[in-house]
Amino acid sequence: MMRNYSIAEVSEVKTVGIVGGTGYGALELLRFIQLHPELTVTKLFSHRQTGMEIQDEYGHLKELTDLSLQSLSVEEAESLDILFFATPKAVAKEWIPSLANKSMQIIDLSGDLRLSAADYEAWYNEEAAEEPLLEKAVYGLPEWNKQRISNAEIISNPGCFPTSTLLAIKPLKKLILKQNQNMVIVDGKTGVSGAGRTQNPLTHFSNTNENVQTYKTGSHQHQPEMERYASEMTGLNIHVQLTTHLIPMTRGLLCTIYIPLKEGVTIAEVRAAYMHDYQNEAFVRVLPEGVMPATKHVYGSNYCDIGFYLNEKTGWLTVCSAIDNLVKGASGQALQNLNIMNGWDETLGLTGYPLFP
Ligand SMILES: NC(=O)C1=CN([C@@H]2O[C@H](COP(=O)(O)OP(=O)(O)OC[C@H]3O[C@@H](n4cnc5c(N)ncnc54)[C@H](OP(=O)(O)O)[C@@H]3O)[C@@H](O)[C@H]2O)C=CC1
Ligand SMILES: CC(=O)N[C@@H](CCC(=O)OP(=O)(O)O)C(=O)O
Repeated sequence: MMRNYSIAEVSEVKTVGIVGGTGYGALELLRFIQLHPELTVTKLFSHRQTGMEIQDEYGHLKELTDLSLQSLSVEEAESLDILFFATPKAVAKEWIPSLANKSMQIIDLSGDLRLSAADYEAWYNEEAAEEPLLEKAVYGLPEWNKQRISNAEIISNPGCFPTSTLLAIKPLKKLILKQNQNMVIVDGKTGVSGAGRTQNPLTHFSNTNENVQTYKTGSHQHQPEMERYASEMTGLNIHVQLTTHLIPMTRGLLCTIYIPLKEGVTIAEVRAAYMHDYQNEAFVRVLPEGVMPATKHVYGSNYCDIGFYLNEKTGWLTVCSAIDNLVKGASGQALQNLNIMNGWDETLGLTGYPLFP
């Protein structure tokens, strides 16, 4: 028996395919799209587990969907209205050129299209996508560039640490101390689902349980992404000192960001800057004075919670920014982008409360 709780009328909705159909990003897309009135997932692509149903792989989907996993081909994909790539690096950039002319909307959750060719090759250790594709892809951070997203055919969905960090930095454009090289320190913490479903020694239970550890120090691929877009959005030349930590939890990501401000800037000016940029944004919650965010408060949701503290002696601002890495850090933001591309309310499918406790 199949339990159909979908609110979509299948004949009138846009069809969606997901590549990387067995991964965590895909699971989150399935969860949100099931509540979306304009969309239905019709194809799940897998390169390894074709022929089986997704409910056979994931017990939480039992009797909820009979979607099968199939191999990706241009022929199978070209009839779709929308295609998400929830795949590891270097997959989307190979497929998109043969699909991009099919009047299909494409959203890539990987890092393939976020950086310049030179930076991608240096930080991802892969050959970069062709320049026309890099130019065509729009960086999908809705609270920064909604207009460009609304006209985009291909979205490069931001990374999880950059989403949290860039949302914290953007409103401070006029308040950051101007130097030849503007230094921002980012102390990032993430749960293990950030590494996806594939087992690896870093995220193994024995290594993660009751342990806090840094990883990819000095080599994290999100450093150039933060630098590129923080510089573009502020007009400053921003350099980031990033340290990422793995925390023994499944979901959640919190960045603590240290930013030197111009002399004399007050906490009231800081608050005014955040309220100016975010009071009309559906998914950014600027917390009241003295309240700092927690990953539990955004768990399973598309919210980004931001709190801050100004040390008047040093002139440094501490901003804490919490998201769910799989939602605002990946699939939720991808769906928010798709809503904007189609002129729909950007919250469609994404209005569920965070899960607590
Ligand atoms: N997890 C997170 O919090 C975030 C993830 N991202 C990015 O989103 C993307 C998806 O992440 P996530 O879902 O967590 O990753 P997962 O590892 O959970 O899933 C990726 C899926 O991609 C498929 N895949 C693997 N290799 C290939 C290949 N060579 N060709 C085609 N498909 C392949 C696999 O499915 P199958 O074997 O069935 O084909 C796998 O299930 C990644 O690029 C990740 O870096 C971005 C932000 C946050
Ligand atoms: C715990 C863990 O490994 N998290 C991953 C999350 C980033 C990610 O998913 O990669 P892209 O954004 O580059 O696609 C990491 O820190 O690399």
